Amino acid sequence: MSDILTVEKLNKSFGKKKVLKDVSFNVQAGKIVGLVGPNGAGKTTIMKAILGLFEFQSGKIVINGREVSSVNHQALSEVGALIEYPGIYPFLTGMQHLELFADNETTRKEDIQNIIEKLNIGSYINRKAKAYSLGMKQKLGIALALLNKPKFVILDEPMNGLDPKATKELRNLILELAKEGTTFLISSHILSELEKLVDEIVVIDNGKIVKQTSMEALSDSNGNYLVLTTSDDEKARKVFATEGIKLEKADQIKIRKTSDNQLTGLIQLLSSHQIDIVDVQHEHNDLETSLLDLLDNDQVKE
Ligand SMILES: Nc1ncnc2c1ncn2[C@@H]1O[C@H](COP(=O)(O)OP(=O)(O)OP(=O)(O)O)[C@@H](O)[C@H]1O
Repeated sequence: MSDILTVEKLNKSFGKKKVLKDVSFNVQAGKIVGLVGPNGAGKTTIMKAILGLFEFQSGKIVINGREVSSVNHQALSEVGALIEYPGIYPFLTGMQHLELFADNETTRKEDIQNIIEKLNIGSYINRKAKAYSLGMKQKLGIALALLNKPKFVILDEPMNGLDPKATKELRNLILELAKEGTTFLISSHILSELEKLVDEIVVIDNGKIVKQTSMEALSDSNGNYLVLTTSDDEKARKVFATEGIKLEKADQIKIRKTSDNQLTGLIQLLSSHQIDIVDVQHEHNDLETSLLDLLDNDQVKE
């Protein structure tokens, strides 16, 4: 599959502070990619650089084969974005915003109606935006980002301020658009939500890319455990210690899963010491746990 975005060795400083350090990653067309990392890691800065919002010291950003910089925005004609706070005019209604942002040649009234329905914003779309709540503004910002049916959409914390129903509606809309071929780069701290959406994640910490991986590979490599209850846990601990089998927790017999036939081996080992396995639970790390493990293991130092 071809890349819709490549970022190569991007370096950005604000004054003396290096904020992005040799950042490289790619986004394949049609994928939903999550950009995650701690506060201040550089996620918004990457997104702003991709959108040509400022100059960077070195590196290369290419969208659909065309280079983007602060003075070269041509490639951005097919990109929709919501970055930080949606730029909304308080004295215009939501509808006026949509009409103003609509790409007249290609966007018909139906597209406006369609996005209003999909995001469920019809009840207040004719009110002035100054009376909108945070979540209402956020939804209008998302509507504006998606309105012109861009091929590539960049969303910075799109679930900010959204209630659970709106979050679900947005998730469904993103999944629907992705199925039709739209590519997404999404940052979010709501990892439980991101997990339901993304095909891949790019992890950034302290201005450096720590990892780019598919969700599948992340959960396979990082997240499967066997939790055993035995007829004699104390004795089982000693057996595992002697055999060099590492337990993940002090208060549980929790073993990282490394292969499909591992359980058979564990049963044989314990039964050779007259210990029965009473119960086996299969535990799976969620994105949050996997990510915290990853950031602990690969911590980027200044
Ligand atoms: N205009 C600016 N001038 C100076 N420093 C900046 C500027 N914009 C961002 N920074 C710094 O760059 C670093 C990365 O900021 P950025 O907003 O990209 O992080 P983030 O990963 O999006 O964080 P969060 O999750 O908190 O939104 C931070 O240390 C921030 O203080």
